[in-house]
Order: sequence, then C-alpha cells, then structure tokens
Amino acid sequence: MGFLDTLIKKSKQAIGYVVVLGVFNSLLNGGLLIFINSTIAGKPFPVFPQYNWLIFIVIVTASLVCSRYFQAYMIRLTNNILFDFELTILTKLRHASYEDFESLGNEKVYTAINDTKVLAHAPEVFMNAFNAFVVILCCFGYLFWIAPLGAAFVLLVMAALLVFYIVRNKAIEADLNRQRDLQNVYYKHLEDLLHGFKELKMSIVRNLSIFDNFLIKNREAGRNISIGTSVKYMDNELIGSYSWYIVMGITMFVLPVMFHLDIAKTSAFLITILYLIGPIAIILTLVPTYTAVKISVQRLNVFDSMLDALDSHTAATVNLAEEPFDSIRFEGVSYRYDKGKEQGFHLEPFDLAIQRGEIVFVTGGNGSGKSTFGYLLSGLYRPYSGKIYLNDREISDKNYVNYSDSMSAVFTTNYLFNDNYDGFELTAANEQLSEYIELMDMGKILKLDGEQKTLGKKYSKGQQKRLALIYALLENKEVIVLDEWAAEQDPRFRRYFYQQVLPLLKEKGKTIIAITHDDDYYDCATRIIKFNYGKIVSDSPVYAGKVVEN
Ligand SMILES: Nc1ncnc2c1ncn2[C@@H]1O[C@H](COP(=O)(O)OP(=O)(O)OP(=O)(O)O)[C@@H](O)[C@H]1O
Repeated sequence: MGFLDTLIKKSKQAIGYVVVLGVFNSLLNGGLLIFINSTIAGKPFPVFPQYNWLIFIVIVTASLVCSRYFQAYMIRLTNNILFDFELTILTKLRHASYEDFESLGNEKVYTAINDTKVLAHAPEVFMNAFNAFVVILCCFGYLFWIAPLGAAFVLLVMAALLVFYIVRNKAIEADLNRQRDLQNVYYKHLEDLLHGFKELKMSIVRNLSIFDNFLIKNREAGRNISIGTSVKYMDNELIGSYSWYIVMGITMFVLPVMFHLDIAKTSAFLITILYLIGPIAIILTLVPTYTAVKISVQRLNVFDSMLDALDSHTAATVNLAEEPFDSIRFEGVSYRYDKGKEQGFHLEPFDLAIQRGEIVFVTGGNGSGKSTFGYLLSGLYRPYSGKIYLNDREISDKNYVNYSDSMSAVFTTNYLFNDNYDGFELTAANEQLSEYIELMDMGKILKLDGEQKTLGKKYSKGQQKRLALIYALLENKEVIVLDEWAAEQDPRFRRYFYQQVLPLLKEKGKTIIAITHDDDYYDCATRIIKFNYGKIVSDSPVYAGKVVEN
C-alpha cells in the first residue's frame, strides 16, 4: 500500500470520531464566549442564574476533557501513521533489487523519511484547522446575532487584511525556493569538503578554490537571501499582529458611530475578536502546511513508484539454499546498464557453466565487465536477456532471493556491519571461528572476549577484507564469490591466500569464483575466464599449474 493510501485509510477511520469531538469542543468554546460576554454585560445565564459559577466550571471542565481526548487521539493517530510509513519504507527497501537501490540513491531514502514526517502530521494540522474554523464560525455567528451590519463590516476588514497577508507570504516563497536551491548546492560542496578532506589538505589551489569560489560564495548568497526573507517575514508577522489592532480600533471607534453599537455590544465584539486571534493563527498555518504536504506527496509518489516496480521481483521464495550445490549455468545471458538504449556499457550474450569444486578466476582489463559479471553471478543484477540455472533449476523472479542466498560474496567495496545480523557465535568457544581467524592470520588482532556484537571495524583495508572473508566462511555456503579480494593483501599473504587458502577451501568442498588481476597466481585456479570489452574472449582450463589456451 502506498503512502497516500495509508494516510487516507487511517484518516478515514479517524475522521468521524475526530469531527464529532472537534465540533463538540468548538461549540463548548463558543458557548464559553457567549457566557463570558453575557456575564460582562450583566446578563446572567437564563437557567439557574444563582449557579452561574458552576455552569462556567462545567463548561470549562468539559472543554478541557474534550481537548485532552482530541489531542491524545491525534498524537496516537500521527504516531501510528508515522510507524506505518516507516514500515512501508523499510519493507520496500528490503525487497528492492540491488539495481533499483543503486539507481535510487541514499539521499532519496533520507528525503522520503523526512517527507513521511510532514505527511504524518498533516491530519493533525488539518483537524486543528477544522476545529479552528468551527470556532471562527461560532464567533461570527454570535457577532451577526448581536449586530449583523457591524459583523459584516468586521468580516470584510478581516478578510481584506488576511488576503494582504497571504499575498505577501506567497512573495516570500520564491525567495525560499532560491534559498533551498543554494542549500542543496552547499551540501554538495560540503560533502566534497568532508569526504575529500585528505585530498583538499594535499593541494593549496584546491583548498582555496573550494572555499573561495564555492563554499564562501554560496554562503554569502545564502546569507543575503536569508536576511531579505527574514526581514520580509518579520514585516509580515508584524503586519499580521498589528492587523488585530486595526480591527480592534475599528470596533472601538468606527462601529459605535457607524452602526450605533452600545458599550455592551462593543465590548462583546472586542472580546470575540480577541477570542478569534488563536483560531485564525491556526488557519494561517494551513497555507505553508498545504504546500509542504503537496511537495512531500509528489516526492513520495516518485519514491513509491520506483520501489513498487521492484516488489514483484521478490514476490515469493523457493528454497534453493538448502540443496547441495551442483552447478550454475548461464544461457544467452546479457546485461545492459542502460536497459536497452544502445548507450553505455553492456555485457554481450554469453553461455557458461560452473561446476561444483571449481576454482574459477575471472580476469580482464579495467572496465571489461568482470564486476558486472560478478553481480549477475551473485544475483544482485538480473540479466537483460537469457537465463540462469542453479542445479538445472531456472532462476526466476520468484527465487532470486534464494539464489543469492545460496552463495557468499565479498565485494570490492565490502561493508562490515555494526551488529551481528547473522547471529554468529562470536566467542572463543566457536571452533570454526577460531579456525578461520587462524587461517586469515588475524589471531593477534581479533580478541574474542565473548561480549562483542561484532569483531570490530577499525582495521586496515587488507584486514577488513580478511574479516569479511571470515564472516563469509562462517555462513557455510558452498559457493563463494570474491571480487579482487587479494588486491589489498601484502605479497606474503597474497601468495599464502592463493597457494594455501584456496586449495584448502576447495578441499572443504567450496566452489570459488574469484575476480582477479593477479596473473602470477593463475596456476592456482582450475579455470580462467577472460573478459574484454563486455565479452568473454577466452575460457581456459588449468592443468598441472598451466593455463591451457583454447
Ligand atoms: N552503475 C553503473 N551504471 C552504468 N555503467 C556502469 C555502472 N557500473 C559500471 N558501469 C560501467 O560498466 C563497465 C564495466 O564495469 P565493471 O565494473 O564491470 O568493470 P571491471 O572489469 O570490473 O573493471 P575493474 O577491473 O576496473 O574493476 C565500465 O565501463 C563502467 O563504466
């Protein structure tokens, strides 16, 4: 279900209850106003005049209880909507394919989370405005009842002032948009400053340029617009608040002369006008809220449609991970980053079969398509054309999740998690863990005190890769995909990895597909597949340590 559907569904459930409560409370407020005005005018309540103080307490208490229920209900409703939105975002992201996640980008996820907050508060703002509107209606009903011409005059003056205020606020909006554009550019340069700090420290020209030509210029423009808009805002707010004095002045000095209002009616008008300040301020917040909600809905719809298209990719699961691995077969598989627009890189259609127990090295120059192939192999990318079979079972949208789950992978840009999501036993009692730590020569660095959530993150690049491989091995999957795993290892460990670790893993029944540039160790593979400009140009077995070219 989309965000707007959830919002409408939840709001619909609430609307009856909230309207009844809101209208009742507003009527109580209106009643209170009439009660106060009548008492000031020396006209006690017609029923039980001697108990007027009690009636006053009853109305105030009823209004308090009503307001309390209304506010508490809206708090619960807002938080329930927010919870549903957060769940929708997380669920959609969890089911998204890697390709769509890549095209979506992290910022869109953060923006969507912020947009859901705006949207979740919308029912509260609109219901408050509705209640304020009922109070305003009651107040004007009362004014028209006591002096229709005077009330019409006040209504006219207030409407004119309101239109003036709204038109001025609209003019500020254009400045705010310019401010937002500048802010986006500022964040981009700030990102360059924070992520490229090392690179900036290494060049005086670069360092000066980012500050003088970009950051400072942007901030100067931002400051000037901000001063302008803030002054305009301040003027508007002053006009807004002082407009009330205009209305009160007219009530005190013009209405008694023009419409012959006596003191009792003039004071009733004045108190009612004071009473109107709060509700009208609430109605005024509707304008910016409406704009913010409109923008958020548009952005969330885009986010929704981008991820909805993918939900179908992971509709159901068939468990492939539990079957013993036999083979992976590619039939006429191709891949395009541009999805058929004839531009950009594409992998030409290829056939390939990888059997259990093989150690396959995937080689080729930079940009030849090795990592793209690695993503296809591990199920993160889905073929543009052709089919993939695992153990002779065709992989379809329904079992892609399980296909990926049937293997472990360490990618070039691997990520070590902050928590033990796999539920590994990270203690010295785990013999398998101790064995892998030793295999990766990490015994001196990794201390297993039994309390840790993870084995840590603050390691050198090579150590992080070793740790990632330890985690991958702990998964006990039969197929392991490695993308330039040994690139960051020192020469001694690299040799040890190719000549001892890989054969040991093969002995344990693992099938390894390693993307590599390490041609010194091609003899450690059982097969070498070479890519060139998106094509497999050779597929050679290795016999007795020699690559047999075909
Ligand atoms: N997300 C992407 N969108 C569009 N094109 C991409 C994307 N990722 C990679 N490419 C393009 O695909 C081509 C192959 O990239 P790939 O990463 O598969 O090469 P590679 O053989 O692994 O290179 P290297 O040895 O440098 O890692 C490159 O030309 C690259 O520009």
